[in-house]
Amino acid sequence: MSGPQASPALSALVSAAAEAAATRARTAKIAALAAALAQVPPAQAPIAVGLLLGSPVQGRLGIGWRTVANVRPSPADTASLCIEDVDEAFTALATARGAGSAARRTAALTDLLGRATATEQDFLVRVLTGEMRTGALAGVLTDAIGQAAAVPVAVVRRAAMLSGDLGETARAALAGEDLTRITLTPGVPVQPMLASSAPSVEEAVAALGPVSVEYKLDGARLQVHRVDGVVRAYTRSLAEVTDRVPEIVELVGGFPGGDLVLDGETLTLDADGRARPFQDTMSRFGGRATGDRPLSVSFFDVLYAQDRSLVDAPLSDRHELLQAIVGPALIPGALIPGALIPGDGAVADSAERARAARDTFDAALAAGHEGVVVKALGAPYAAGRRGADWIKVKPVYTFDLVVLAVERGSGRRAGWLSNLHLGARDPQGRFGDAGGFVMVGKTFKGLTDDLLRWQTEYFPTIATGDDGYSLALAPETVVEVAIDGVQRSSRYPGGLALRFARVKRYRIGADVKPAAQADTVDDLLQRLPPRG
Ligand SMILES: Nc1ncnc2c1ncn2[C@@H]1O[C@H](COP(=O)(O)OP(=O)(O)OP(=O)(O)O)[C@@H](O)[C@H]1O
Repeated sequence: MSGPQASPALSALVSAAAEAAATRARTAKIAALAAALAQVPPAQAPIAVGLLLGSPVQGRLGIGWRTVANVRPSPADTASLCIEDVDEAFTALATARGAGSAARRTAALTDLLGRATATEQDFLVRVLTGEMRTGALAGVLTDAIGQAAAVPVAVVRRAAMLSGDLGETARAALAGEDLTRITLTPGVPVQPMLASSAPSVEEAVAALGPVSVEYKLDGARLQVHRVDGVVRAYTRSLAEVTDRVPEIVELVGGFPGGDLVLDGETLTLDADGRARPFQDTMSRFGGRATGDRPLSVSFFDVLYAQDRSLVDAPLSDRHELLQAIVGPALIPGALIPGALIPGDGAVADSAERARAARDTFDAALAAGHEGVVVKALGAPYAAGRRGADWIKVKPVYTFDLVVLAVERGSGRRAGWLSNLHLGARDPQGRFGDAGGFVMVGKTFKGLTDDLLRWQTEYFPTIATGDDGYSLALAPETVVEVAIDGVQRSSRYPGGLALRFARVKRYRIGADVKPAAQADTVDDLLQRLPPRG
């Protein structure tokens, strides 16, 4: 019997992943992964989870397709690798430094792949090159961890969000530790709560009870922690940017009270207080310090204060505390007279609520902001979730799509990689492979010379194929595209096409958005006009 103390065979993990990919039934995916995880000793759970997510614990290994293609040895006939072997090889790849490191990396890679069977090679190559780093499995894996450890999935999800680490959560769950004791700790960044969207502010307000209608500032998300007086700041993807935001560090250092965790948006403002274009804020995060305007910050949430975690407290309580702590650095919109809108049956009727929300929306746009975020005042802070309690409303339709391929430009764009093939997520695999993407359109509109230059340099490094006309890309780059609408079309497999798609920005660097969070075909289908 293969006891759970030995290192599990890589082949078991690979076949569980294949089984999960081959079925469309969520319960079957979960069962396949849970069966494999149940065989993993707790200490090795982070390795197994990292492999299944395509995000090994060693981080990005920086192995390109060309490197892999050059070293691909003939596969082993029988499976012999255990996941600890893979972990050791990945560590060797990640830590090779200095003179001769390229040769040592090649040797480590050749040795690992030479010991793998053909199916294992395919799996490892997808992990190594980042092709699997779509996070497509994260949701089912969370359920699978719950099933393998006999812990309710809500408890696993919460622990994963608050610890920011699914592998470590799996370890604790499989070791029988009490996951409810994992809570927010100042100093450990948490996945930010996200918003769903609605086409109009009236619809957003109608969907919720008492709400706060807040300006949606077009800057960068910033999570700020203060522990024993030391302030650290993190981006949306939890990268630390403390050094880039000294004025915010100073501001937060002066707030009253003890340890704090604040959530907010930072942006650059004109002398007259109008929001600067998003790119100005990003150039600051990119490290160009000279000639920058100072950053301003607006906080819209507090997750820890007065020695306790507030993630389970209703937004109304958090707002009250927030106002007392941050004073004028509060997000505009929230808490200003008229912006807090009571629910049906309370002070205002629904027409009044809608009118008040519309006024705040108009004021937000007039001040140069992106729109509003309408938030349920009774809701807790759902770390890492895109739930119904926060609803963003913007005047145009924008979608975050994944770049599947890029065409070589011609004419004025000769020499550049230009036209983008845009994919929407298709998590159920209704239009192709499970967990994949479906192409919904192409565009080169909105691409500035800077963006063309960037993508011409960058895309070859994530290319997975080249037919001379276009490069196929690992589906990991998210681009925000504005459209006028969606129309029915037989041109693409999803049965829809985008109207007037233009690139707004890439979701990279400090503003990175993982492909697993890109918009889905269903998000786009909702924008189809009614049949008639
Ligand atoms: N008052 C606010 N409350 C919450 N988020 C805000 C607010 N103002 C600006 N934001 C920004 O808007 C984002 C909320 O939208 P969402 O959660 O969908 O993130 P996103 O996927 O980055 O969306 P988008 O591309 O629309 O900014 C937050 O991540 C934050 O950066």
